[in-house]
Amino acid sequence: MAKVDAAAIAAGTSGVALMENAGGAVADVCARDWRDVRRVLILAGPGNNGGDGFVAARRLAEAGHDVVVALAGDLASLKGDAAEMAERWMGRTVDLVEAPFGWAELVVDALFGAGLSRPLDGRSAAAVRAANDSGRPILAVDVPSGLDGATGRPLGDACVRADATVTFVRLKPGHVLLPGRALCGRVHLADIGAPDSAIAAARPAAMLNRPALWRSSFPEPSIEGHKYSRGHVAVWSGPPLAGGASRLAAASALRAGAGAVTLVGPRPALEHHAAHVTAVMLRELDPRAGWSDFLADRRVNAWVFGPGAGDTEASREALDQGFSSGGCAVLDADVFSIFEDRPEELGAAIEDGGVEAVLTPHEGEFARLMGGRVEKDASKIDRAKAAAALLGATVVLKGPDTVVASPDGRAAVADNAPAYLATAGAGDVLAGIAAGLLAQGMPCFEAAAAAVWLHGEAAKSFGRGLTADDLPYAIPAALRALENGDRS
Ligand SMILES: NC(=O)C1=CN([C@@H]2O[C@H](COP(=O)(O)OP(=O)(O)OC[C@H]3O[C@@H](n4cnc5c(N)ncnc54)[C@H](O)[C@@H]3O)[C@@H](O)[C@H]2O)[C@@H](O)CC1
Ligand SMILES: [K+]
Repeated sequence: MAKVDAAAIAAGTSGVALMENAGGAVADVCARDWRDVRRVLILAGPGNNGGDGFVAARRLAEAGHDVVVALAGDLASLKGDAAEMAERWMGRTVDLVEAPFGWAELVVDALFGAGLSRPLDGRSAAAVRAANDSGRPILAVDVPSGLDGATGRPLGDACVRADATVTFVRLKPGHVLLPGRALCGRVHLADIGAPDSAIAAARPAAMLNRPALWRSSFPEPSIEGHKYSRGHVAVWSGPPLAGGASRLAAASALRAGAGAVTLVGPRPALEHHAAHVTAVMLRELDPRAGWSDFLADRRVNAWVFGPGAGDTEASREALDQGFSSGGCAVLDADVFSIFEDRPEELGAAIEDGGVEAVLTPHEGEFARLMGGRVEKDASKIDRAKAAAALLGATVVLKGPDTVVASPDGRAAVADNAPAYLATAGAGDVLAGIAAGLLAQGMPCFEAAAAAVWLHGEAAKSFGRGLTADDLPYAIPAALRALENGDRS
């Protein structure tokens, strides 16, 4: 954002104009979201975030509110645009330690924004705690003070827990990644007049995972097609009593539009599957032979390995055969145990086999696979990107803020998963959807991002009480939501 601001100013929009628009947007949200509030306390910090606070104070007072600004530090040490805006504020200013929380009906947090560089301490930390404890609604300017906008994590112990946040130009990672998203409350994005050229000059670290990102490569069934032209997915089945995971993946690949799906594995497992599946085909194979032949011969367009596979000699052997057959693969679950702390070897297997791979670890599996190779304090976006680069594969780092990262540096963050999607087996469904889309010719990054979005929409369409068994049946509702296409 510093780059965007600088480019906007260089292109002729003054810093004061940007700040006026930013503070004006804050005042607008106050008036709109808290119609009946009259007494507003504005906590203003020493930098430009505080400057936005002074603008909001003036605009709210002009609109008839009672406003008090509580300033961290003294007026004389304000600089630049913030000093200018403080000068234009004619109302009451008190020291931060005297902030009248009991008097206020609404608190505006303009202490620190993008310039926060270290944990809050002393009087700022005390003011943040007092604001949180006051029971008053809090509207944060740009980011809740104390939050690192780049990682979505508080820099120290003290961090504002806001009811709403007004941010400018574009969302920051911290508005979407957790716990930041929860600390922001409702997020309002305001245009403050930064020209498009200024925005384009700063390359975004990541995009929100919305259909606009992958819609153009989403498969459309052709009336001239047949089942194999819609793609064939092979799912490796683990041992009999761990079969549910591979069955969920298989059913979901079909629902995502693959023309045919086959569960492949040893006979005892298939006998269990046979009691459950109808449209999914079954193919008996000795794990020590045949899997690679099957993948090569049967016009298989994508294979899934991991859900319920087990970390056994047989599954390791089958995984090796998968790698040697190439193709598109979704690798999940036990793959991360098999390659525990050996991501270089997994990357080499993917590269040597010429496999187009999507890996879908949750945080625990990610840590198991990567060992200490990725800095754990880095943002979830940066960790997923680092792993994607190391592995030469698309990495889906799962969670309530799932990040999809491509080895080419692109990343997408999902914000559409409901809390109740955290349920046993949901990950197996995600692997299946991704494979179903890969088999229909979608590239890895797009397929993975689309799968994550559909997974979240499917869960939402079903609602609370969802289990992973329900998810494949909810995929059609997610596909309809995509078709109706009102989200961009
Ligand atoms: N042209 C621009 O740059 C614009 C900036 N805007 C606002 O400006 C904000 C960024 O402003 P700044 O870069 O001045 O940064 P901030 O206002 O977030 O804070 C920077 C100030 O806080 C100090 N500081 C950092 N960490 C501290 C800590 N833990 N304890 C005490 N002091 C600390 C810094 O030394 C500096 O004086 C944005 O978040 C946004 O609200 C908007 O007005 C739009 C235009
Ligand atoms: K703030």
